[in-house]
Amino acid sequence: TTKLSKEKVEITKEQQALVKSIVDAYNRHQIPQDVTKKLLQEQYSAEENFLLLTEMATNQVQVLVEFTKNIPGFLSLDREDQIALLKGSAVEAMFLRSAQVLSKRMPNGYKEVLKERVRNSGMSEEFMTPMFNFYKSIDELQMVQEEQALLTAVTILTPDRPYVKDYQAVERLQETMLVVLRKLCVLQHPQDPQYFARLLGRLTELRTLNHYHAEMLTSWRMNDQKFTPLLCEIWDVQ
Ligand SMILES: C[C@]12CC[C@H]3[C@@H](CC=C4C=C(C(=O)O)CC[C@@]43C)[C@@H]1CC[C@@H]2C(=O)c1ccc(O)cc1
Repeated sequence: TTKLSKEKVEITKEQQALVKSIVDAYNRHQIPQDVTKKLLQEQYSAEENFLLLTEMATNQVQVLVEFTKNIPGFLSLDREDQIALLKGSAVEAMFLRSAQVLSKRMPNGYKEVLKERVRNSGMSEEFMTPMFNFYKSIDELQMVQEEQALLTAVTILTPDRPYVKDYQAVERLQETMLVVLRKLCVLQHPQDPQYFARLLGRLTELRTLNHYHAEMLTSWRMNDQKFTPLLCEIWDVQ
């Protein structure tokens, strides 16, 4: 076990600026009011729930692109690598987002309604379980918003995505985020020296959801559910 070293950890000025720009970008992008209103008002049916979630997923992809453009250094990457990173991380970023949203303490029952619609959206049971297990494991971490925003950036900047050409450039950017995230975890959870490691462990769990997601799309398509052009584009659905 690691001794509880009271290592002197401080965040540098430029690291503070980095965190601020990423958190601002993370908070700036929310689901539009009209969509969340529909979520609370529309009647419940598997079709209606699927349509609502599809609309939310489509909006989420747009939000993801905007957030990614605000990650310092991302726009200086090779353009094709930028696309490869977005496509390669879209599913993980979406499930991470849903876990972060569904684990937040929210007032107006939005969370319960959203969970109910997810549970009754024609999604196969064998996918529901791992997804809700993931929500639970994220919930246990009770991440602060800096950690949520940085973890999303770390997920997007994963260098070993298909078709990434300049692996080192992406790895350097991700490393910058990981260094800051680790410091934040030490400062935020001094009583839990394993917190940062547990946080990264969630990224491994997130990758397994990628696999389930492909199957889930297929099962939805069997019941000829329609996706939007943007979702088909980002998830390589014909
Ligand atoms: C991922 C998901 C679609 C997007 C939803 C997520 C639940 C919570 C969310 C919260 C959001 C916010 O508050 O910012 C943005 C949308 C998301 C991220 C759904 C759980 C299952 C569903 C799904 O896989 C799905 C995939 C394709 C579809 O066509 C419909 C649903």
